[in-house]
Amino acid sequence: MITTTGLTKVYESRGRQVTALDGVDLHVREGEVFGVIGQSGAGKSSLIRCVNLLERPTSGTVTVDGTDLTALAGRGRRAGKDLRRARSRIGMVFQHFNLLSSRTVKDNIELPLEILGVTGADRSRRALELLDLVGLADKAKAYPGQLSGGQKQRVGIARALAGKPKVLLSDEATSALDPETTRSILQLLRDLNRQLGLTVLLITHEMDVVKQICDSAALMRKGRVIESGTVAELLATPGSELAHELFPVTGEASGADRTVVDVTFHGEAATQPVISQLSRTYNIDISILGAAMDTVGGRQIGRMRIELPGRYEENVVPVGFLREHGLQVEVVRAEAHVPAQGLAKEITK
Ligand SMILES: Nc1ncnc2c1ncn2[C@@H]1O[C@H](COP(=O)(O)OP(=O)(O)OP(=O)(O)O)[C@@H](O)[C@H]1O
Repeated sequence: MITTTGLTKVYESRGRQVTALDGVDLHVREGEVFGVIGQSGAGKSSLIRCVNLLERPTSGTVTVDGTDLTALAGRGRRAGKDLRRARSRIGMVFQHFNLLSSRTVKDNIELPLEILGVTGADRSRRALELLDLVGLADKAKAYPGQLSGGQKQRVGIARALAGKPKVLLSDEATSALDPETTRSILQLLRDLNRQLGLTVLLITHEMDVVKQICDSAALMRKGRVIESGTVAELLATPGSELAHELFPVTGEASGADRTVVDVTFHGEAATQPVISQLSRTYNIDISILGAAMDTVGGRQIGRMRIELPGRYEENVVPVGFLREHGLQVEVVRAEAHVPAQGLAKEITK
C-alpha cells in the first residue's frame, strides 16, 4: 500500500546541509498497522511528511496505493489536481491535533470536505457519521477548547477520515496524551484499521505504542531504516534490537562454563512444556535468569533467558532440541576477555 524506494531528504539550513533521510526503503502492506520508531532526530517526521508529499523528497520515490506521488509532484503545476486527489486518499493525524479553535467540532471535520467541493448536506451527514465512529456523537456543536486532549485527537482522527482515505498517517498522535488516553486512542486506531481495512503508518518514539497496536515495525537511526519486518519476523531475527526492546530480558551467567540462551515463544510453541522436556531428556538442570510475557499486536509472546551447565560446545544438542521444538533461540555468551562489558552478545547461528 505504501512503498518508498531510496527516499532521501536533505534540508538546507543556514548554508549547512542536513540529511534527514538517507535512502529509506519502506514497504507497508495493505491493512496493516506499521510503526516507525526512533529517537529524536532519527528522521521519522521527515519520513511521514515525505510520504504524503507535505515535504518534497530530495530523491527517491513514494508510491501509495499504486500511485507514484513523486512522479505526480515532479510534473509541476498542471499535475496539482492529480496530486491533490491522490493526497485526499491519505489521512493525517498530528501530535497537537491542529484543529481550528474558531470552528465547532463538526465544522472542523467538514473542512477537508469543503476543500474537496462536497455539498453542504453531504458534508454534514458525513461529519455526523464520523463523529459517531470516533465516539463523539454528542460533541458536534462543541468547540475544540471545550474538549479534553483525547477528545481533540478523536476529532483529528475523524477529520483525517473525512475523505475516505485508504491510508492513515499518524505523526506521534499520542505523544501529548496521558497513558490511559493513549491506550484508548491506540485502541480506536486499531478498531478503525480492522473495521475499515485502513492501512496505518504511524511514527512514535514509544515502544509501548509499537507493542500495543503494530503488526510490523521499523527502527530508524540517523535517517536510515536499520531494521524492519513483522513483529514475528523481528522476534525471529537473532540480534534484533527491536525484538530486544520489545522484550528486554536480562540476567547474567552465574559463573564460567555456563551457556546462556534467550528463548522466544510464540504461536503453538508457547503452549508446549518444552523447557521441562529439555531438562528430562538430557538430564540437565536449567536456571531461569529472566523472563517476560506480553501481548504484541494482540498475540501472546514470551521470552526467557535460561542458563544451562557447561560451555556452548557441550550444549549444541540441547540448543538444537529447543529449535526443533519451534522456539527461537539466541545464544548469549559470556566473553571472558571483556569482563568490563559483562555479557557481550555473540550470536550463534
Ligand atoms: N525544516 C528543516 N530544516 C532543517 N533541518 C531539519 C528540518 N526538519 C528536520 N530537520 C533535521 O532533520 C533531522 C531529522 O528530523 P526529524 O524531525 O525528521 O526527526 P524525528 O525523528 O521526527 O525527530 P523528533 O522525534 O524530534 O521530531 C534532524 O537533524 C532535524 O534537525
